[in-house]
Amino acid sequence: MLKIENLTKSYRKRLVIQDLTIKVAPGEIYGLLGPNGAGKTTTINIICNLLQPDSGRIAINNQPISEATKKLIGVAPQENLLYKTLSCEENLNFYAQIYGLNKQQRQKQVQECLKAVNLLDRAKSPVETLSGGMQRRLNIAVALVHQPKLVILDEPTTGLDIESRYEIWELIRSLKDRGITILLTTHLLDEAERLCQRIGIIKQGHIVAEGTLEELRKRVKAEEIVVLQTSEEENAIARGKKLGFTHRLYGNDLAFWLPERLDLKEILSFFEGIPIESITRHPVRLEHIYVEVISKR
Ligand SMILES: Nc1ncnc2c1ncn2[C@@H]1O[C@H](COP(=O)(O)OP(=O)(O)OP(=O)(O)O)[C@@H](O)[C@H]1O
Repeated sequence: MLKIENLTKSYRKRLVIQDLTIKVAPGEIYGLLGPNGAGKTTTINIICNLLQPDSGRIAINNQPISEATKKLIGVAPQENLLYKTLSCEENLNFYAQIYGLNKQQRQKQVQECLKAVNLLDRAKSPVETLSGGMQRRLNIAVALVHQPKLVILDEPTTGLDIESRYEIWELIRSLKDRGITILLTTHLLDEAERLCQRIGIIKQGHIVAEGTLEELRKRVKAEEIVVLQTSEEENAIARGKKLGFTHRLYGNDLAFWLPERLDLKEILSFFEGIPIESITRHPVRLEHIYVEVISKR
C-alpha cells in the first residue's frame, strides 16, 4: 500500500531523513516510533506531498506521490484541525467540500464518519463543547471523510485519559477491520504494542529496527526481565555480572536480563547477602526493545 524507498531530506544543509525505507502492507497497522526530532512528521509531510524529498521514491497503491495520490490519504495530525465554534457536522462537511464531495456524498459521508467515531449524538454540538477525547475522535473522522485507503494517525491519543484512549484504540481497530491501512506514530509504547502488526523504529531519520513485536523481541536476549530494588545497587550489578546477566537501568529501575524463566527462589538465591527490598518480573516489552535500539551508538 505504502512504499517508501531510500528517502532523504535535508533542511538547509542538515540531513534529517537518511536513506529511509518503509513498506506498509495493505490493511496493516504500522507503527512508526522514534524520539522527538527523529523525522516522523517530516516523513508524513513528504507522504502527503506537502514537502519535497531530496531523493528517494514514494508510492501509494503503486502510484508515485502526486496531487492525485492526496485523495488516497487521510491524515489526523498531532494538533486537531477543527473549527471550535462549528459543530461536528459542520466541520466534517467543510472538509468533505475541500475534498470535492458533492452534496449527496457529503451528507452520506458526514453521517457515516460520525457513526464510525461514535459521535452521531453530538452531530450538532460545537466542537468547543466536546471533551478532549471526543475532539480527538472527530479529528480522526476528518481524516476519513473522503474514504481514503491509507490513514495516517499522528499521536492519536497523546494527552488523553485511559478511557478515551481505549475508545480510540477500538476505533483504530475498527478501521483496520474495514480494510483501511494505518500508519500510526506514537510515543506511547503500550499503544504500539497493542495495535500494530509491524513496528519501525526511526532514529535520526533512518529505520534502525523493524518487524513484528516477536521479531523485535529477538533484539533483547532475555526470556524475562527482573527489576530489583536494593540499597546495594553496585553489589547487585557485580553479582549479576558474575552470573553472566546483562543489566540495564530503565529510569531508576535496576533490571537484569534473565536468559531463562526461573523460579523466584532461585532468582533470590543469586542475590543472597544483598538486601532486596522488592523484586518484580516482567516479560520483554517494547519499552525494553526501544531503549536498546535507540540508545545504541
Ligand atoms: N521546517 C523546518 N526547518 C528546519 N528544520 C526542521 C523543520 N521541520 C523539522 N525540522 C527538523 O527536522 C528534524 C526532524 O523533525 P520532525 O518534526 O520530522 O521530527 P519528529 O520525529 O516528528 O519529532 P516529534 O516526535 O517531536 O514530533 C528535527 O531536528 C527538526 O528540528
